[in-house]
Amino acid sequence: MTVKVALIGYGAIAQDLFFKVQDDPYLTIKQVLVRHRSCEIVKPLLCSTIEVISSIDDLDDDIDFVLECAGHEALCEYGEAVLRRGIDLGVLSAGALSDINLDTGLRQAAHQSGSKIIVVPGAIGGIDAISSVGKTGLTAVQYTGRKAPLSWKGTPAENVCDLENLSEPFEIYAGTARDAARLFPKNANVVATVALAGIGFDETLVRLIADPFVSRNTHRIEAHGDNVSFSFETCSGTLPDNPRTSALTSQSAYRILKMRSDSFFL
Ligand SMILES: NC(=O)C1=CN([C@@H]2O[C@H](COP(=O)(O)OP(=O)(O)OC[C@H]3O[C@@H](n4cnc5c(N)ncnc54)[C@H](O)[C@@H]3O)[C@@H](O)[C@H]2O)C=CC1
Ligand SMILES: O=C([O-])CC(=O)C(=O)O
Repeated sequence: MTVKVALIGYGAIAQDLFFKVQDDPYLTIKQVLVRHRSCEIVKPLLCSTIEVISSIDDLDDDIDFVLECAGHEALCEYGEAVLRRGIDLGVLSAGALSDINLDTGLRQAAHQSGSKIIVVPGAIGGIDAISSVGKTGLTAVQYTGRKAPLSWKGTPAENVCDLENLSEPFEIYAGTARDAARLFPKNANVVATVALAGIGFDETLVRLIADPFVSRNTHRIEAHGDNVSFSFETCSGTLPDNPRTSALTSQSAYRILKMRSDSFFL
């Protein structure tokens, strides 16, 4: 069986994913949803069998899985409609779920239609273990994220340091996962994933660092419970089309698609 997929967004992650999927006999990217103004730009980048749409109403009835790879706003805009159609939704912009209303709305839509929300681990490893133990087994979770200074451009980091001229690592944020996810929508989706898997947005503590000595994005999780403890560090180079996004993100998204198409999965 070929799994028919629709992508929301056609930026760095979606394009990298597209190249991974194109030779896969069990997966087909059938539709790509972009903003209306981007339709004519995206169409020539894709083969003619892939339909480029700009309204969620144009999603085909036979789509098996929709993957959001477009940002917080897009998840707010389209997430509920996808789930209400009974289609499972993969989420990369997990940080948007720090908004309680959005999180509740999506869960209700999924519950009522029988569809599922799959939060893609994306750029971070160790989520399986954190999620297996969960809230009941963990007492403290600390996340520390490091990226090169220019990856924090256009974020509140610009108000606390001179990103262009940092000569040593600088802590640009310390606080809860909830505030981190809201303040850094393009850099702290992994923070939200850790929070959702573990002890929640308000209990997960976060440090974000602009580090002139790192060339790869680095995500460190320290998690402790009464009977278990974890330390995980994930280092990944970035995607050519978006130097702030880890290349691991699209590999992880591809794995989630394979999970739906393959008969043996790990
Ligand atoms: N969970 C994870 O590990 C990670 C998650 N992300 C999330 O994935 C998103 C995409 O990342 P990249 O591909 O690197 O970003 P990108 O900026 O290269 O691509 C995003 C694309 O989505 C499109 N887009 C934005 N809003 C849209 C909307 N309402 N409807 C349709 N298209 C829309 C943009 O035009 C752009 O082409 C990020 O904004 C972030 O929220 C990013 C990195 C890691
Ligand atoms: O790509 C990464 O390393 C992580 C990231 O941007 C995010 O979580 O939003």
